[in-house]
Amino acid sequence: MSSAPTVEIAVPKTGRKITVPTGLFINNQFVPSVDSTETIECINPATEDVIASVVAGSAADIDRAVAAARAAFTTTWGKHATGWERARLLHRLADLVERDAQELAELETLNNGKPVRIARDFDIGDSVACLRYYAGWADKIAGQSLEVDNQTKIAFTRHDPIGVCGQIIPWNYPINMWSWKVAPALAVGCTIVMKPSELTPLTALKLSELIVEAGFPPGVVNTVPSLGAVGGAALSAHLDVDKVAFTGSTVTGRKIMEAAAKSNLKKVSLELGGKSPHIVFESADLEQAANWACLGILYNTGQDCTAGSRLFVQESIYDKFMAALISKAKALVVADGFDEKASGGPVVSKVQYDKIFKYISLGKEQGATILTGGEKRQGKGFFVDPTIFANVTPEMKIFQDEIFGPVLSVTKFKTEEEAVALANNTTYGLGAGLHSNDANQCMRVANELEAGTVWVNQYNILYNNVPFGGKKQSGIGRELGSYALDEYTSVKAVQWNFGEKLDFPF
Ligand SMILES: NC(=O)C1=CN([C@@H]2O[C@H](COP(=O)(O)OP(=O)(O)OC[C@H]3O[C@@H](n4cnc5c(N)ncnc54)[C@H](O)[C@@H]3O)[C@@H](O)[C@H]2O)C=CC1
Ligand code: BAL
Repeated sequence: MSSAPTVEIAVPKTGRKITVPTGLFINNQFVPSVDSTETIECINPATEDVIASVVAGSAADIDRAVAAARAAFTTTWGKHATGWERARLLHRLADLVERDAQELAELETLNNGKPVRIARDFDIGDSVACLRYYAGWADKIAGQSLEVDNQTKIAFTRHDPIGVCGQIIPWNYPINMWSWKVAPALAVGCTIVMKPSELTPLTALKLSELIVEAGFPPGVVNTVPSLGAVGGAALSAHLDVDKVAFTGSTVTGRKIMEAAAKSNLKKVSLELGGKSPHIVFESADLEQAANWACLGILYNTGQDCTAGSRLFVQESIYDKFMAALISKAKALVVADGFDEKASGGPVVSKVQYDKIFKYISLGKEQGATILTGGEKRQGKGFFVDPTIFANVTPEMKIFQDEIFGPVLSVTKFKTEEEAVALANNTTYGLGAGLHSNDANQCMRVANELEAGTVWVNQYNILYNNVPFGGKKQSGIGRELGSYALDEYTSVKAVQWNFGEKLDFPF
């Protein structure tokens, strides 16, 4: 590994000093850009201070990273590393991420804002588990044996690694989205060019050091920090990239799919936005439902693709439920992520902060009733307090648009049919939740909701062995579980004749 370039970041609250590479990571080396002198400033959203500047990779840098990934695919990885070896290295990587969890969490908090405790115990804890889950799959990738003719022929399938993968990840869960992308791709034998979000590139660079330490051959994982319109666009349009996996906005997902269609028809998986409904029926345990509703919209300060941002509450329990909901939402401590009492941090950027307050203003203008929050704080940092709107109707922008902040829209309903119709009144289809103690109702409504995941009497809980993804304009393809392996493999049918003679002309 080359020694340059790096920056030493002093973590203000803990005194820890973290050395972070600031160059491109290609062929297991940190290197400068081929032709870019641009840099990306990384901001601490709690203080608005610049914490580091990293290279802003160019399209030529993407070319170089793709060439490294292709070379590794055809020599040391791909079909050249056994499943057992891929598993061994993934387990080793998981051990290293676990070893460095506290340092990685502090770096994540500095760059993203989320509480250190949550970054360490949830984002990183889940990431370690994700790496181990896919390590378990690495030597179990299997095709089928198919009977086509009992006497003279057989067919079988191979699930080949698809090749070089561009992976474009967002800023809301930088480490977690990194592991959701990297783990299944490496398990099946793909090589990777990772483009982290320009808002949060630091932990992807730090994790790149662990790729070397774990022992992955050069070129298997490459990291190119870059602006989306530069590096992300170059990856999506690249003629030698076989697949792009993306998490982010629907607008950008559309651009990626268009670029794939106009270049080499690379395989694309998209995990996009949402406006997920969360329904509370009258038979529900109201205290529990209020807890889950708060988690649904306030976890990660609402910067979550499955945020339960539209809450539907049955008329008969509305007042009682709302009283519980509001008092719980007010109790959430939103503070600097290094504050031990914080359950929520600032939102990631000024752009995101302004977007959220634009929607809060729109909600007020369009006639929704604000029940708590919605006011700006004095001082530094992109802090947004939990904000709840009541009397929200489907024509309002806050009902339809993804806000990606701690802003909940509440709508009252009378009947189950009305609740389902309201819930499905969206172009998105990522998550949905319902609370009811009537099992038949749970099953009926779960069947009707148009979403990739439906949570019953809980919300926003994910497991590495359960698939995750969207319907409608929330995405294409699935992450997690065995389903994610399909996104990174290409099925080859081998048809074998061991006896049939062909007469010619036929
Ligand atoms: N589904 C999710 O988890 C996420 C949804 N969002 C939504 O998107 C909104 C805007 O946030 P952004 O950071 O602007 O999201 P974005 O979708 O533009 O960014 C996500 C990733 O896509 C890359 N990207 C941007 N333009 C690209 C292009 N033309 N080609 C290829 N890659 C490109 C970015 O560099 C980043 O790595 C948020 O307010 C939120 O509503 C944002 C992040 C994650
Ligand atoms: N919470 C799962 C992934 C995402 O929000 O992007």
